[in-house]
Amino acid sequence: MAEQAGNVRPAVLVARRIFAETVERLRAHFDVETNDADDEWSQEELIRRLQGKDGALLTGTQRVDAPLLEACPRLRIVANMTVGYNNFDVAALDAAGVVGTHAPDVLTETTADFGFALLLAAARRLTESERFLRAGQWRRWSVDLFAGAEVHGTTLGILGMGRIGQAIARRGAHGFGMRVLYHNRRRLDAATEAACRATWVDKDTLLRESDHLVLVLPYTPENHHIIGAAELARMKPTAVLVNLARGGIVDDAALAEALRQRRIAAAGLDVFEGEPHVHPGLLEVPNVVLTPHIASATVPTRRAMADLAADNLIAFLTQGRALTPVNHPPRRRG
Ligand SMILES: O=CC(=O)O
Repeated sequence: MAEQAGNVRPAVLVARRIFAETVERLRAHFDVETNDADDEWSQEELIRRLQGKDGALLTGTQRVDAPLLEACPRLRIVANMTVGYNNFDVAALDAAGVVGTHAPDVLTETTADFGFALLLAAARRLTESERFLRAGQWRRWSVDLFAGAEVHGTTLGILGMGRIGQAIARRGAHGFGMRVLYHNRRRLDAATEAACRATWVDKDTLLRESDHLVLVLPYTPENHHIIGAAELARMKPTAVLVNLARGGIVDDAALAEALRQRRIAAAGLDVFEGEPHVHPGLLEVPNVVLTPHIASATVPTRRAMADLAADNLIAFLTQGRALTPVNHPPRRRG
């Protein structure tokens, strides 16, 4: 192992393929093992690769739980390059004295852009009409050909009003002249509400009054299936649902059925229960736009996310202070 100023250099695992420049930055400080084949390792393989590692750069899909932490006694920091961190058992991190970090802020605006892309695509039947054209079925102009739902001037509902929810609210209010309603456990302060031109309502009102409902809340056990058959039944039959948050927030089977029966008009989904598996019922209905978890996927934003994870590893392992931690373990390892 290489030496730095008489000390052993920390060792870091990068669990999936990321940008070469980010790996180079890590190599300036650490011994780095990468996964250039971009394999999705089993938990056993991940644990094997983490032996002797002080830190790991993760992509939000690797589970970090008590058995892993117990099996990797040298590990001191796990750095997600995603903002979501439902792959971490935070109580287990605290108990093991391991710091977890995530990547907030750097993806907010890009993800909000994509939220609107999905909303517009679902409301205006973009992919459905493109499939029709590509299949050679377009014969003539018709007055109601792929007539969809209006977007400007309608009511935008946001469930989960964190950074991304607020960025979507600003786009809706200022860009599309929408009335913005939101529901969040904690109400925003008055200045933030005014900047977003957003009004807090209870969840039931949000479901009943939204023309377009965007989900941007974190996945937690309490949020599991927060949108299921009962909630879908309360929405307008003309409503559009967008899930940018996490699989498991929506009961995908219930949503497929609601879309099939046209109990809501359309949906735009970037995340799925058990992804990359997609509920077969969703693949069968035309009135849903489906994308493979790419809301933050622009090159500059994915670079910024990987760089923030690397910066967390560098700051923590060289100076003892993580930049964007999700926990503050009472007693730290190492
Ligand atoms: O899903 C993406 C993220 O959490 O950053």
